[in-house]
Amino acid sequence: MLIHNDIYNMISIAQAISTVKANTNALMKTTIKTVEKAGGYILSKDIKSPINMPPFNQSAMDGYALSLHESNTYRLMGEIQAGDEHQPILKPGEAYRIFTGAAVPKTANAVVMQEKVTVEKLLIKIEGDVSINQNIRPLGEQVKYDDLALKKGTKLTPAAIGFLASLGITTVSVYKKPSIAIITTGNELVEPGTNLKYGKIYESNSKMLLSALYNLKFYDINLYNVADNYGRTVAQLKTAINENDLVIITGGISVGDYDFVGRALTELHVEELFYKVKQKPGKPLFYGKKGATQVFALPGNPAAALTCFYVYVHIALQQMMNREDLELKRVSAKSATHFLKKGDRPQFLKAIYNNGEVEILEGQSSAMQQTFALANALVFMDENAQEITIGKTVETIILPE
Ligand SMILES: Nc1nc2c(c(=O)[nH]1)N[C@H]1C(S)=C(S)[C@@H](COP(=O)(O)OP(=O)(O)OC[C@H]3O[C@@H](n4cnc5c(N)ncnc54)[C@H](O)[C@@H]3O)O[C@H]1N2
Ligand code: MOO
Repeated sequence: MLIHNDIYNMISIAQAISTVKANTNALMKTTIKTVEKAGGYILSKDIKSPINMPPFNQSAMDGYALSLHESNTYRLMGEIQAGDEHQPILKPGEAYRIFTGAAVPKTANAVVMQEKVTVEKLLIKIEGDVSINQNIRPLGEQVKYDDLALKKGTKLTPAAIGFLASLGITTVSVYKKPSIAIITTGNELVEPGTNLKYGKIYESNSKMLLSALYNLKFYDINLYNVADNYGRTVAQLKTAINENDLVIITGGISVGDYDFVGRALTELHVEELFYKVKQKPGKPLFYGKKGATQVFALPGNPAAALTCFYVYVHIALQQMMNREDLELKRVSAKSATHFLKKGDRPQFLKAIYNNGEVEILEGQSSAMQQTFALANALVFMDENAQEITIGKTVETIILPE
C-alpha cells in the first residue's frame, strides 16, 4: 500500500539522497558510436593507437629545415610544403624551405623559424644559435603505434574526439546512455498550441524535463501522457517501465482520489525505496525500481518536479553514466534578502546567485513557474533554520543553465 501518513513516513533529504546513490549503478550496456556522435559518452574499452602520432617528424614552424654544420650559412636546395610526399636528402650545410605541418626529412636535424633568417639568393644566414631537433615534432611524440591512446572510462570531450579522429579512428565502443521515459498525468493537461478550454492548463512539465535532460546530454527520451484513469495509468506505466532504463512520472502521486500513480506502481510491483520526503517543495516524491529500471514519480507542481529532478533524478542519471559530479555544485553565498520560513520542512528556495551574493525571489509556491524561470540557483534552508537575515551565509545550489 502506498498511502502513508506523512508524520511517520517522511524521510529526510539526506536519507533520500543516499537511497538514490545506493540504488543506482553505472549502466553497463555498451554500443558502437561514430566518433562524430560519441561526444559526452564514456569509453567502454581501452583504445590503442593504430598509428604513430605525429606519423612523421613534423615541422612546428614556417622556416627552414637544416642539416646542421659549423657555420651559420646554409645552401637553399628546395622547398617542402605541408602534405608533400617527397623526402629529399640533405647534406650538412644544406637547407630546405619548409612550412608548419610539413614532413621534416630524416636527414634534417633542426628547423629554424623564418624570422631568424636572412635570405640572399640561394644562401641563407641564421641569427643566433640553433639547437639540434629544434622546432621538430618527433614521430610518435604524442602517442606511438599500439600504445594506449585513451583508456576505458575516459569521457569523450571535444578534445578527446579530436584526438581520436587525428589517429584515424572512426568508431568507438562506449557505454550506452539510459533510455528515459517522461510520463505526464492529468485530465487537465492540453498541448501548447491548442485551444485552452475552461479548467484546462497547458502541459509544460514534459517540455521542462526534456530540456533538463538535453542539457545533461540525454537524447533517448520517450514521452507518454495519461489521463486520470487507473487502467490506462497501469498500462502506460507498464510499457514505460519495460521499455526504458529510467522512468520519470509527473503528477498523480499525491493523495487525491484521482492520483493513480502510487496505486499503479504497487500493482506493477515496483519496489518502493521511499515515498515522501521532508522537504518543500516536492514532499510527495516517490522513488523505486523494478528490475534494472529506476522509477521516479515527481509531484505534478512544476517547480516541485524540477527541484526533485535537480536534487534526486540528477544523481541517478549521473551515476548511471559513470559520471563524477553526482550532485549539483553547492557554494556558500551571502543573502541579499530577508526571508522567513513557514513550517518545519527544509526548503529549496528559488534564487538568483551572482558573484558570492544570492537574492531569494518572491513567489516560492511550487506552482510558480515564472519565479523558477528567473532563478539560476536554489538556496537550501535546513529544518532548524527559521529565518535568513541579510548578509547571512547560506548554502546555495547552482543550477545548470
Ligand atoms: N490533501 C493533500 N493535498 C495535497 C498534498 C498533501 O500532502 N495533501 N500535497 C500537495 C503537494 S505538496 C503537491 S506537490 C501536490 C502534488 O500532487 P501530484 O503529484 O498528485 O500532482 P497533481 O495533483 O497531478 O498536480 C499538481 C499540480 O501540478 C499541475 N501539473 C501536473 N502535471 C503537469 C504538467 N505536466 N504540466 C503542467 N502542470 C502540471 C496540476 O495541474 C496541478 O496544478 O499535491 C498537493 N496536494
Ligand atoms: O511539495 Mo509540494 O511540491 O510543496 O508543492
